[in-house]
Amino acid sequence: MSDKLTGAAREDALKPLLDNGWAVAEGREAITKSYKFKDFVEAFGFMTRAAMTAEKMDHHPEWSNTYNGVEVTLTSHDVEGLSPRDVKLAKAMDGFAE
Ligand SMILES: C[C@H](O)[C@H](O)[C@H]1CNC2=NC(N)=NC(=O)C2=N1
Repeated sequence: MSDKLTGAAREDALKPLLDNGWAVAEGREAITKSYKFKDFVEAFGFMTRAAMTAEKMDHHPEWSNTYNGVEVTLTSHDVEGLSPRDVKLAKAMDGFAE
């Protein structure tokens, strides 16, 4: 069964993320966030922790890093949209960035 988020469930799930710096991507079913850290070591530490969680979840981000910045896009390829896995990974990433 598809776990694609739609309708009110999608709105409810996204609300806390949109209040915390995430945005719905332009023209695609995805969420994005730009993180800024003190320096490259902090940024890469964040990516390392997020990568371990992503691998455990078998749910992987699209991302890029430039010095102290990390640009993240989350989507669920298997449902061609957003799923609770994106929400879970987004919240974990926000926790690692604190
Ligand atoms: C075979 C493997 O489980 C799948 O390809 C996983 C891997 N990581 C994934 N990551 C994301 N973001 N979406 C997926 O649908 C997905 N599928």
